[in-house]
Amino acid sequence: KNVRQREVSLTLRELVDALHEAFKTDYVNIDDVQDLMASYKSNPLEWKKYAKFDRYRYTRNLVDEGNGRFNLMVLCWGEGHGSAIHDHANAHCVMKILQGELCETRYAWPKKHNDETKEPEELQELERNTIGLNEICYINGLHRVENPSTANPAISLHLYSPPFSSCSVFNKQTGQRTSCKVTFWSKYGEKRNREIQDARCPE
Ligand SMILES: O=C(O)CCSS
Ligand SMILES: [Fe+2]
Repeated sequence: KNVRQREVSLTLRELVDALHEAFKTDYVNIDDVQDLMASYKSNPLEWKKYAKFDRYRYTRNLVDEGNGRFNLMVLCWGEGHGSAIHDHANAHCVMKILQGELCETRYAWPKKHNDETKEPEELQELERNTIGLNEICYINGLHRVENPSTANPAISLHLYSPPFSSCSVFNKQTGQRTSCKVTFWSKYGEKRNREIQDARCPE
């Protein structure tokens, strides 16, 4: 997608302010939002306070609750970490790579996905692409996102609108759909009590 690149890069603070502006009314131009996300040039000094990793799975770290109309969050993917196949609760999702790269695999919606009694049906893979530093991708369908690297972590910035606290995850083989609550590992860059605990415990 050839998004319009701004001449001057925004700081993360300016990006958040510009997103608040873009979401000021109920009508949002999602192309403008993508342009804003694309024009932010990743600066670790600005987002490192949100970049908290877990050894076993990717983390979701809330940056801003966007006057209720969007959530902006930093996701941290250790080597080989990946998401389940999931939808986005009918929300817009714009993902931007802040560090490393992520591989995205898109799937077709299973037929009659609301019919619980339907026959098991394997999800059909549509396309797979790798997103690199500062690149963005837009989705509001089904996909799986993974950190393909066995040596490097990956960090991404996600905007969801409208915000959601649960989404659906899908079994690849059967197409079966289950609801899944999504939570935050941290909010606004605060230290988690465990982190403070670690900081306090003697070397
Ligand atoms: O946990 C989530 O929000 C899905 C990450 S891939 S868009
Ligand atoms: Fe996703």
